[in-house]
Amino acid sequence: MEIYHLQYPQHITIDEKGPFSLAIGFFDGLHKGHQAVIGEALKNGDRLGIKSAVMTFDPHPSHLFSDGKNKVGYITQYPEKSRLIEEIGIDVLFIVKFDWSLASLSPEQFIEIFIKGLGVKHVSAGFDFTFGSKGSGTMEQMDTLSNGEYGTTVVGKVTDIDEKVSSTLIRKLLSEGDVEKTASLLERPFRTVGTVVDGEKRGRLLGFPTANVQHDDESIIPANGVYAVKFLLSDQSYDGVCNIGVKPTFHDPSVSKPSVEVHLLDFNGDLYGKKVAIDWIARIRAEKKFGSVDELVEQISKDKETAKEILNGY
Ligand SMILES: Cc1cc2nc3c(=O)[nH]c(=O)nc-3n(C[C@H](O)[C@H](O)[C@H](O)COP(=O)(O)O)c2cc1C
Ligand SMILES: Nc1ncnc2c1ncn2[C@@H]1O[C@H](COP(=O)(O)OP(=O)(O)O)[C@@H](O)[C@H]1O
Repeated sequence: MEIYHLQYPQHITIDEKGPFSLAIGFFDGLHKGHQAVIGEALKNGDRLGIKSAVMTFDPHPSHLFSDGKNKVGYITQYPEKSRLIEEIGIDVLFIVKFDWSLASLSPEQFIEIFIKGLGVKHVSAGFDFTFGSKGSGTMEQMDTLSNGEYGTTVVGKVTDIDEKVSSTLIRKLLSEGDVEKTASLLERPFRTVGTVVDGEKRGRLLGFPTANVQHDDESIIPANGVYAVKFLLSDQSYDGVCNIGVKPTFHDPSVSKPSVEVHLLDFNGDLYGKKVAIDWIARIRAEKKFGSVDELVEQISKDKETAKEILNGY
């Protein structure tokens, strides 16, 4: 997959101008709804015998507006996002910088530069996609302003038991620790990527060494609690049990920053500095403060058994 980083007005041209069948949207999470939109771009690309492309924006608009006070956390960050788009079979990815210059373009200017200007011959987007200054451009306008230069496909609401599948719904489910429902909306487990860093060196003393995974601050993680997970290291996948939290047994919960730590069920080795990923499979319980270290150790043994049973079928 070819990747172009575009920024208005400095970088808005590409080596080979289309023709493209384009899916456009922010696509945070690449959930079922996003997959339907991107699927349309693929289908129309095949039908027209042209390359398929995705256009997405960076950062998320909420990082620009209201001085970033209502920033949303990312469900899927680059480069994981590009990897997933490539896996779907898309030929070209445009990552457009979302800054004030871009956000100030009128819908007409946006179309001239980023649709017609790139040689797009078909545009697919969700029914509620908006573009141009203050999000004033709609897909109806996208169609009207084409003047026959490109076709459009609007994908209707994708639902899951009557609820609109959306990035907002997924952020809410993750904040409740519902990784199972999240996986059903993503059609894959929710994934956190990061690096194994030093912890407090207490895990090995308890008999449960835990790899402390540091993730990007702008990515969201599930609610504090204990989870059955798949731990990915290079091309290998290991079963694990993970605690996200502040370890209230040892710390004052109001002053600690949550850590993500995975105990691998069948592993012995050094993981420090390794780039890893965690696939969240099921929530086991909430994190709690134990009266003694022995009680905590007993509970972690039980969590390990629970995780083993859950992961048995995966
Ligand atoms: C499966 C699992 C469950 C855990 N549950 C709790 C918990 O409920 N309360 C708590 O205070 N700490 C909990 N912990 C965190 C341990 O206290 C932690 O692993 C230990 O302090 C080691 O930390 P370190 O890796 O930074 O040395 C849990 C850890 C694991 C692996
Ligand atoms: N089964 C295992 N699960 C997780 N980490 C393990 C395991 N076996 C060995 N390790 C290693 O031990 C480290 C964790 O030990 P721990 O005492 O919890 O130290 P820290 O507090 O630095 O995380 C991991 O980062 C990894 O390098």
